[in-house]
Amino acid sequence: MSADRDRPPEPEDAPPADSRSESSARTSTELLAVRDLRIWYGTDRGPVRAVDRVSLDLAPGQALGLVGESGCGKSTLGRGLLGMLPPAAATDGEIRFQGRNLIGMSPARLRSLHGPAHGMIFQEPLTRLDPLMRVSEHFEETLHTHQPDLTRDEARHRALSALRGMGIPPTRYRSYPHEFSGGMRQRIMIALTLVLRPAFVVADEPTTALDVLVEAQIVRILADLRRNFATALLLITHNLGIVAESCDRVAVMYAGRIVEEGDVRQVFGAPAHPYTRELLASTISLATTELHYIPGAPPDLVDPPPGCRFHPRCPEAMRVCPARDPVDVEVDVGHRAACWLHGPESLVPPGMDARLTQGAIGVADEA
Ligand SMILES: Nc1ncnc2c1ncn2[C@@H]1O[C@H](COP(=O)(O)OP(=O)(O)OP(=O)(O)O)[C@@H](O)[C@H]1O
Repeated sequence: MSADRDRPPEPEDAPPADSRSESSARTSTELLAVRDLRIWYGTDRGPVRAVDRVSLDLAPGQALGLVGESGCGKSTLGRGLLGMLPPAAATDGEIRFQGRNLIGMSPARLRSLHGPAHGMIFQEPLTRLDPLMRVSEHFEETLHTHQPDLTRDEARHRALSALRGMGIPPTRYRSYPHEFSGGMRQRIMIALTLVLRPAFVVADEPTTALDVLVEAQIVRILADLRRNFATALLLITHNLGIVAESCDRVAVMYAGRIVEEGDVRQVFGAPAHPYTRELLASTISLATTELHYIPGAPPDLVDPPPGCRFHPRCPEAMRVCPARDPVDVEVDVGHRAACWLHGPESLVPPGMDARLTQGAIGVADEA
């Protein structure tokens, strides 16, 4: 992973480093500890700050849903956590996985983690299946490379069970990739990722490209892996229902930052950040009588708005919001939000808690 290239300038009003950095209780039960992670892409227009000071933790077997509108940095964060970013990306901060910091790790070392430690289910899985190799040979090769101690029989058993889980019958084990439909090839690819029982899987929008049946299968298999092998999961999706159903925790991302994070029931039941409230209101449910859209669009990440990046669209914006970056506040046990509505009051100058009207937001941003 490339480090520190084209470092973006520090914002003048940079928030204090994540207060959890110092206290970060890195117990042996922790699988992943991310601190102040920044990822940016060098472009002709300047650095695109796709991930900006993100901190989060994940324990073995835990499932964290990552939600937010398109372009807010979810895929970049998911790939960054696995060290699978394109060469144009630069990183800074800390990604401690099983005790080792992935930032600055050599590409060869990172590659050695893929498979047994890490797995990724892509938005659109690249068809990496070799047309000249039978499905069985793909599984044998993968298992032999990463788990050479398995006997042939054990490997075959593992492969067949992974395939069965994805709805591919054992009778097709010795078929070639071209004998399957596109959807089936995708499922074979997913089975190839999961057969290694990785400690951590990033599933990036695994459901949009697949039909509803497969969606249910994937969610079920991931739940089995979590239960049986303590696989931790980062589930990136636009489907809040799936997050509510299958995740323990949820992180809400807006314009490169996590604006709220906590237990799924807490966050969805009592959202603390106006963005989360708007996002929840814009989902369609059986009770929906009219469609609700969040006005405006997410900002350009080359030049995001100052202070809280959501303030130009926020129905509850205050004078402090464009002036200062919000800080993480624990609104309940294990539930944090970065929003001035929750203080801390000591950092809000007198009078700055007055509401901003939409007209005033434009003036504040131009100033
Ligand atoms: N290779 C790249 N080079 C330059 N900019 C990029 C690159 N990949 C992503 N970006 C930009 O980074 C920002 C975050 O993109 P990302 O794909 O991570 O968002 P996302 O939340 O996953 O979106 P979606 O839900 O549509 O998949 C966007 O502004 C995007 O245009």
